[in-house]
Amino acid sequence: MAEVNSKPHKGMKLSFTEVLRFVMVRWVQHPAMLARTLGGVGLATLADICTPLLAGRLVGDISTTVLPSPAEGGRAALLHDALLMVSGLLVLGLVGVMGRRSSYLGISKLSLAVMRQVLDDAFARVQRFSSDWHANSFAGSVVRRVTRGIWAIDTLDDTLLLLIAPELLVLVGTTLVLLVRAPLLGLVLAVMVVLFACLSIWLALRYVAPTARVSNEWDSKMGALLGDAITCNAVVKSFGAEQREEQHLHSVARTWAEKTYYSWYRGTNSANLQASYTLLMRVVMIGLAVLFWWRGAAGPGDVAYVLTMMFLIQGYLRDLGQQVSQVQRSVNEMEELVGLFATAPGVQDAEGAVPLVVTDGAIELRDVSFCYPSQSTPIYRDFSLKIAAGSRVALVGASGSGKTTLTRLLQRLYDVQNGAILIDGQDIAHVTQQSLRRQIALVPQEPMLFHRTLAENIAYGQPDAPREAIEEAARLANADGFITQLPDGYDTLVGERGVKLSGGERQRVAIARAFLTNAPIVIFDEATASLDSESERLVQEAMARLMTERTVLVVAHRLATVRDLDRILVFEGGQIIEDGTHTTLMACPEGAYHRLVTLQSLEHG
Ligand SMILES: Nc1ncnc2c1ncn2[C@@H]1O[C@H](COP(=O)(O)OP(=O)(O)OP(=O)(O)O)[C@@H](O)[C@H]1O
Repeated sequence: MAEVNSKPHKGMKLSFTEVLRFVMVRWVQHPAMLARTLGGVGLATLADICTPLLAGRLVGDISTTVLPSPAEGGRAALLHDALLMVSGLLVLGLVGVMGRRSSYLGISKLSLAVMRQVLDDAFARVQRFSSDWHANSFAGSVVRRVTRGIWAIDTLDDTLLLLIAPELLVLVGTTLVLLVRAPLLGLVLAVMVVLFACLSIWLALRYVAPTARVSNEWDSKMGALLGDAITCNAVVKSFGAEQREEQHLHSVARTWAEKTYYSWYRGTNSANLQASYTLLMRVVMIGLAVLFWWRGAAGPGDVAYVLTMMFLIQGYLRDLGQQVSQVQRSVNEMEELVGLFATAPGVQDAEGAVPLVVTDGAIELRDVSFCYPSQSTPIYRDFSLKIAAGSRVALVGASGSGKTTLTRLLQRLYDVQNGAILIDGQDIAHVTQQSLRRQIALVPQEPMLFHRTLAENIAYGQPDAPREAIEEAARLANADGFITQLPDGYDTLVGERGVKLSGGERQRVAIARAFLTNAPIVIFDEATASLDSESERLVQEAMARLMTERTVLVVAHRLATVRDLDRILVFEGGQIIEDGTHTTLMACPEGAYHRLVTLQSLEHG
């Protein structure tokens, strides 16, 4: 018994550290790029940490008021030392430039590698999520979640590795140097640095993050609404509902702006608080240095060292508040993307699943029970059915009686909760999904075409098929006629989802696809909207050709199309209430099929 448990990932709260770990694990997978980045950052920062030492010594040299007499050679020695310090400062500056260049080049490669890897993985996961997940997710919102998350990785990498990592290094480095040089001052600085770190983390996680999360949820809602309205533009137009949709977007955008402003407001407060704290840190440290000098416990060189060091720290920490907010914003932006990785795929291949081998195409449903995850009542309870190999079977009955559901279960788009579905005696739960679906050609009610050429669309199941095979499939599907009349023939782009083709043309392209894949089992979900009679004839003719020597299930809405099939199953509330040929079923005037046929012939005059 399998569970369909892949719920769309909405509102799942991941911890800050979970998201950070997600990125860091991927950094480590690119050790050379990471080493180049961190090496460069380390070198440049080290050069900066050493700068106050040299500057302090330089000031010490030039502030020696009683210069030794030239005869003693002391002046020359002082000048020599001062010039050495000047050269040292130049060298440190150059090391800083080289280190930064190396880190920028390293991080560019690292970020792009991680972004590509996450994009690939996210797409692979989304593609494999259950049909239910897709039915419950807005395409626009999913696209937004993924793209926003990918770019957040770039920002996060830059902020953490190029900005915050050197800042931490400077804080720790200067504190250590000061602890050695002037232990009391070093201790004060250490305490203030620890307090600063605690304050920054608290502000990021507790103060700003919750509001940023809400802002992102509204951003996704906005993406979903845009995607939905644009996808359903034909419906919007037909009801003249453009204004209604615009008002809807306007109201969602207003809430998004409110929530986002609040999040930015808190971000600004947080940054201001951190900036004020660093100012306080500077005043305290310089004040203490001056006090020490006054008491004779420190020389001008020491004061110059503290001054330069504090300016250095101030320079590094000036934007730390913004950066911490940026990290937290990036983490929030990635939460929904990382959430996709925490969502279980719906239908999975069983352990040791083998490819399905179809010899005849016999189908059996054995005591099947099935309920959609979002429904409370099952559609099928202990449902059993045998379909002989090579037979052409129509599934008819009222709307919602479970015909399409049966075809979905046969493709294992959902797992049954009880019982088994067998093809040539093999339980489809134990074969690979890919092999199963490759053996079943589907001509859906509303075939979806990619915005690619007609040839590519026909060859979707057999991308290596030669042009002759594609054209032959199109001929068999009665699609060749209309395709060759198009200006670019088989190279015509069909528009998003195939909007540039008529319903009948799209169906014939889908039939051509089925011819090319040459699958032994065919499911034909008849379009509910009636085609014009010429188009209908062409589709029927193509279907009749496709049906030979295959097991065929036709979900039929127009009963005239099923008369000649081998078997007709009449569905009602997830049960088969009649089973026979057109002739046998019509022989029973009280029967459901007879009633449906009479009803339809009355409707169609
Ligand atoms: N993804 C889904 N999630 C939840 N319920 C669903 C889903 N798809 C279909 N249903 C419900 O399952 C029932 C059977 O639907 P199904 O599509 O199998 O009917 P059908 O006989 O093919 O109808 P039609 O002739 O209108 O295509 C309906 O009540 C429908 O609302």
